Amino acid sequence: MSASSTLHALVATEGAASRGPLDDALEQLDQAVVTLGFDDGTRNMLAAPRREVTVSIPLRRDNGTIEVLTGHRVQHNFSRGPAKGGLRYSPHVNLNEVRALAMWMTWKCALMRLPYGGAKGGVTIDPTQYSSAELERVTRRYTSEILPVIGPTRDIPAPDIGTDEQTMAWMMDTFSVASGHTVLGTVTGKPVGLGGSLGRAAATSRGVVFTALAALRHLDITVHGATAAVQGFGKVGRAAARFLAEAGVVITGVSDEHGAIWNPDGIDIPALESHVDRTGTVVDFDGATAIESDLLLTLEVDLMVPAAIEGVLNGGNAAYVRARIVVEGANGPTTTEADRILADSGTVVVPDILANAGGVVVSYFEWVQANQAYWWSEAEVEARLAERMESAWNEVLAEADRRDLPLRQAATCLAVRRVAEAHQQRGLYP
Ligand SMILES: NC(=O)C1=CN([C@@H]2O[C@H](COP(=O)(O)OP(=O)(O)OC[C@H]3O[C@@H](n4cnc5c(N)ncnc54)[C@H](OP(=O)(O)O)[C@@H]3O)[C@@H](O)[C@H]2O)C=CC1
Ligand SMILES: O=C(O)CCC(=O)C(=O)O
Repeated sequence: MSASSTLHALVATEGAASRGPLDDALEQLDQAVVTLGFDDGTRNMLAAPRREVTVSIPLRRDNGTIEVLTGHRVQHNFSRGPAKGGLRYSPHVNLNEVRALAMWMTWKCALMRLPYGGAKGGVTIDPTQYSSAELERVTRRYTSEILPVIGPTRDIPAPDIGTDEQTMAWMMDTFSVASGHTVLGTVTGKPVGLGGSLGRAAATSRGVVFTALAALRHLDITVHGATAAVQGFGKVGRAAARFLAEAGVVITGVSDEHGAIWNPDGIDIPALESHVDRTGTVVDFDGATAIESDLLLTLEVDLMVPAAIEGVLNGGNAAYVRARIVVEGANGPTTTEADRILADSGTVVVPDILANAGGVVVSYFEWVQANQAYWWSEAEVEARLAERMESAWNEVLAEADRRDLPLRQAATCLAVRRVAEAHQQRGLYP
């Protein structure tokens, strides 16, 4: 067994029974390491998370009973700056998933030239089953438990699945109370009235749509009248569908955890948003037909935007994907097996670390603004975001052309090389 496979086995013990996001993340790293000609030692240094914290979160429920939840914070890398990444509340959270998401954050921040490493947090909880008061207690206790390892110069959390700006406000307050003064740069994705940035709430979706439109143009597909399907109608998927529709793209399919809907003539997105605000789901929207959730990913469309969870495009369904372009709003929606199948069938995959990077870019802007206590206009935030997205898109395209690689491998190579260079320049090699 080589050194790299030993480490892979060690890191992946928890999910050994079936392949999961961590296997995919490590395989993507391995592909980059081979392309870049790095040795096993460098590979292992880049694979290993710098720090992992797992905490118990005792929660007194509103009915007086006590439950003990589990939370994690994985800090994958600090070589380019403090760690950065979201906090997820989901019943599916587990340590290997958080490790994978943290590693992808490192590559994403390096790709976007942000002065950050990567981290991710998660609590294994279904937030829909808890009251707001209970979620506040969970968030405050989780924050207190990881307090020694977070903060504006250490690790800066942000929202992800199941969390939002209210969660960030509670985190910021808990951290600030412990510090004895308000620390606005502790987290990003905060409410605008509490040191958040204009444009952060929509930033991930804006970045997704920026890359989607760029990919359409790259393939000479006319934007106006192009078709798209969006999986997930949460913070990322919903605004992505709206911005795509505003750009003239016809959204023929949308789904959430409860089901999928389809209308070949186009779904009226503002009307769907009103329906979701009323009912909490896209299901039963009267401007579309219900379809099996799995069918959404195989609709014949120009653009497929998975904006929900990992592994939805996999060895089982990739051969049936008929989209010309997949733009990854979610982190890790395409397994490495599916990547190979999609590459063979000529489907262009715009990888997560590029496509959904708009969120962390504006989080960076929020941190910069909060640290300076001087806030920018929304137009300024959006112009700077577009500039970053455009230059990253161009760099990834150029790298893909130069090395004759799919976009994910090109993006990962660029990012991994930057992180390895930071290690080398700092002299942190063992
Ligand atoms: N928020 C951000 O700034 C960023 C998020 N991301 C990534 O984007 C993805 C979505 O995050 P976000 O929008 O913030 O999360 P949200 O919790 O706001 O929304 C998640 C959405 O996914 C839906 N969903 C969950 N499981 C499925 C499923 N099996 N099939 C279809 N839909 C499903 C949910 O459905 P329902 O509404 O029914 O619960 C919900 O609509 C994640 O991968 C996240 O890591 C990436 C970069 C930044
Ligand atoms: O905004 C951030 O800091 C991180 C967002 C995030 O979790 C992600 O990009 O996956």
